[in-house]
Amino acid sequence: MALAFLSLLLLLLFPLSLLLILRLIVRPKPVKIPIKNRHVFITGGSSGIGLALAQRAAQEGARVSILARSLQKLEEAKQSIHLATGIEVATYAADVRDFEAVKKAVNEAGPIDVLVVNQGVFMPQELEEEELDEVRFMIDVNLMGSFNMIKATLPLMKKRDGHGPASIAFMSSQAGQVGIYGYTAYSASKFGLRGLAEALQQEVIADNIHVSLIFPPDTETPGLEEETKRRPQLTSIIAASSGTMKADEVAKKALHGIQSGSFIVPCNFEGLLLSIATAGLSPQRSFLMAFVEVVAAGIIRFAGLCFQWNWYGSIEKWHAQKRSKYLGSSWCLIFRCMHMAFLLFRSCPNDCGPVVLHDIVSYMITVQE
Ligand SMILES: NC(=O)C1=CN([C@@H]2O[C@H](COP(=O)(O)OP(=O)(O)OC[C@H]3O[C@@H](n4cnc5c(N)ncnc54)[C@H](OP(=O)(O)O)[C@@H]3O)[C@@H](O)[C@H]2O)C=CC1
Ligand SMILES: CCCCCCCCCCCCCCCC(=O)[C@@H](N)CO
Repeated sequence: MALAFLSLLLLLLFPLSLLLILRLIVRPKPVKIPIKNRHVFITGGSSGIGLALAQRAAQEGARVSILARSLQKLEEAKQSIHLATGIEVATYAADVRDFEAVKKAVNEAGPIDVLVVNQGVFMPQELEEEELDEVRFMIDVNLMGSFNMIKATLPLMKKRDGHGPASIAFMSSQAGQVGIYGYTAYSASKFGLRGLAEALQQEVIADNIHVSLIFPPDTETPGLEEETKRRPQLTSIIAASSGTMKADEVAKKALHGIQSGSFIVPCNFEGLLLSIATAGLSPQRSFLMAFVEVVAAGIIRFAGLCFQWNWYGSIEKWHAQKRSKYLGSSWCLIFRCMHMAFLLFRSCPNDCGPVVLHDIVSYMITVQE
């Protein structure tokens, strides 16, 4: 009896002491980022996730500014937010690749409390087929554009009123946590954001600025609609492991993640698993999440390997199907019939006509199948 009690106590002691230690050591310390009456600046705020985020932030009482290239889309976004909430947002037309234009917009907008670096372009294709210009475009907009935004924003952000906690949030993607077929350039740009965010957090923590990285799965937006027109089939098959969300659901998770100061912000259940699996050496403010990461590390790695097993299975199957499609194609059929006829006529030159015909027909049928 005493022994059972003692072992139960030991069994409980281990997780409890781990929780206690984690509570003491997680860094940076937990923080709350208020949104109400603060200036939220969203790049790519004229469409999709950015637009949904702008509307939500406005509804929660923030002063919202949005930036994108097309004036017309900005105007439409402004009107749709006004129609839905009665609130006016400020708009800035600039290309994030143009540092001077971005600096002008940010200085006009005034000190920013919450910067959401959300602009992004995605053109999936196998690297071998993709033009280098497209690769460069994705890296320029998604990664260099993010550097431009931060360089332009930081000086004023540091001088913000009251020095309350500020935030810089990046819209990454689950393809920024794991490499996905067809996304060599896109994944590279989004993985790049992670390095940028981890290093930046250490540099700005002393200014009470807190970094968040948001990792949505496929999300129903005008961008995704365009993307699906040209997406390789395997990209869609693998991306489907995580399902699809609505832009407003992603915006809700994103805003909540920013407000609770989380460094890593997953958006759905698969995303939560993915974040635990790829926790690595990222900062973690929540001791409860840190506890889950420590305890689940082994089993989640196993789950990750199962996903890879499944994905490589799909890739293998896809290539096999491509081969059998070639076997079923008409050119191949003609070639094989000629080959078969040649072999048959060579082996039985005399009175075996009906046999030859029968063989050719059955051969054609099997090839068609
Ligand atoms: N939709 C999805 O499935 C997912 C999207 N994401 C990420 O979420 C973010 C938003 O995606 P989503 O809402 O789908 O995209 P959309 O294509 O719907 O919207 C993109 C926004 O970014 C702006 N933008 C694009 N290029 C530039 C540029 N060079 N300078 C300034 N603004 C620019 C666009 O306006 P304009 O063209 O006028 O410049 C638009 O406002 C992206 O970073 C994307 O990678 C992550 C995971 C999944
Ligand atoms: C260990 C557990 C693992 C859990 C599941 C992992 C599922 C990963 C799926 C990755 C999907 C990537 C979608 C990218 C969407 C995107 O960014 C584009 N639409 C472009 O915008």
